[in-house]
Amino acid sequence: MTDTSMTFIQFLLDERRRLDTDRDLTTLLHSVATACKAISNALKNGALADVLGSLESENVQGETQKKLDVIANEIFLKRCEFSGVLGAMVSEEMDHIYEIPAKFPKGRYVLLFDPLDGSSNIDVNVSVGSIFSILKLNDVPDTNSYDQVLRPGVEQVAAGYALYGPSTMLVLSTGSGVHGFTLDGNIGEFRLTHRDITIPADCAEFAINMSREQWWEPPVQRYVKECVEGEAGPRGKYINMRWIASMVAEVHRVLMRGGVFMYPIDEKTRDKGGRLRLFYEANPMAFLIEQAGGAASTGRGRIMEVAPKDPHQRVPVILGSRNEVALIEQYHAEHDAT
Ligand SMILES: O=P(O)(O)OC[C@H]1O[C@](O)(COP(=O)(O)O)[C@@H](O)[C@@H]1O
Ligand SMILES: [Mg+2]
Ligand SMILES: [Mg+2]
Repeated sequence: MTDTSMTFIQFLLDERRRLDTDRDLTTLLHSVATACKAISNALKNGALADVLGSLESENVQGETQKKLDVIANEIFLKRCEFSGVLGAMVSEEMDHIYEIPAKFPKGRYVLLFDPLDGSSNIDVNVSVGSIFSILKLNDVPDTNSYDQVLRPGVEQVAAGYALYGPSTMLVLSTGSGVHGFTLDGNIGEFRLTHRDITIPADCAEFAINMSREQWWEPPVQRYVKECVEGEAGPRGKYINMRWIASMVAEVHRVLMRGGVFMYPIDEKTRDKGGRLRLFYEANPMAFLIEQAGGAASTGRGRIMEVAPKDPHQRVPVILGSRNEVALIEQYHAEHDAT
């Protein structure tokens, strides 16, 4: 069997044989993949299906919810709650931890997810995604409290995302490399198309929301200034810039061809700790990036070592090609030492 003919479930079963992974994890990943296929389907008809636009409601972060944020959240809950292996779910779109209904068996896994990432891009038909992180607890969690799920990213057993772009892709790591699957619309299955994705150590492309330059910290201002100085500056080369405003799409580009993606802390986000959320944006992406040979940092330490205090906590994010991330960390250290 060639790689390209292997379906997602065949890949999971093969990985289970080779690596002795837990049967329950296979079940959960299959449910997650089904949720992503359903979301891809919901997005497909756009305005024709009356799924675009905003609702009156806000999520726990005070952000106006898009119709598709709510639809995607519901799909994740319904597709995954009956897997029989989950003890709880945590979502960007829910204030509280989601208790698995009593009619379903419960397990030790916890699924943390951003059902639709890049919401501002939905109405303009630009790529969006879903991000997920999986923890395995020692016991079935007591879902009345978040305490048991406040685990650092290093304890993730799997993470991934779906990218709803020109094609729909699922990118996954269970701790043994990063692998990409493309949705084959003819058979309704994800098929392995990108085995063992690796990120080059160096790059000539960065991604940041430049409109926030006025509020960045000096080390980030220094790094970006040196990038845009190009051949005449200390980097001695032209460095390109991209900004899609969908983290999934940015991380996917970094995984495909290298680069660095930043949403650093700035004056406007300092009181919240940053812009992107630790549990269901930063940690899962950090897991994938490190598995692909890159680095993921807050600028002052490894993202996956941040001790969580709140399920919707935010962190600064700097990730991608490892030499570039190391340089940005060095600039933070030099700045903090003065
Ligand atoms: O609007 P900005 O400042 O460019 O921020 C874009 C960032 O916000 C996000 O859209 C946040 O995610 P959500 O859409 O899930 O809230 C990221 O995907 C993206 O990197
Ligand atoms: Mg998001
Ligand atoms: Mg979202």
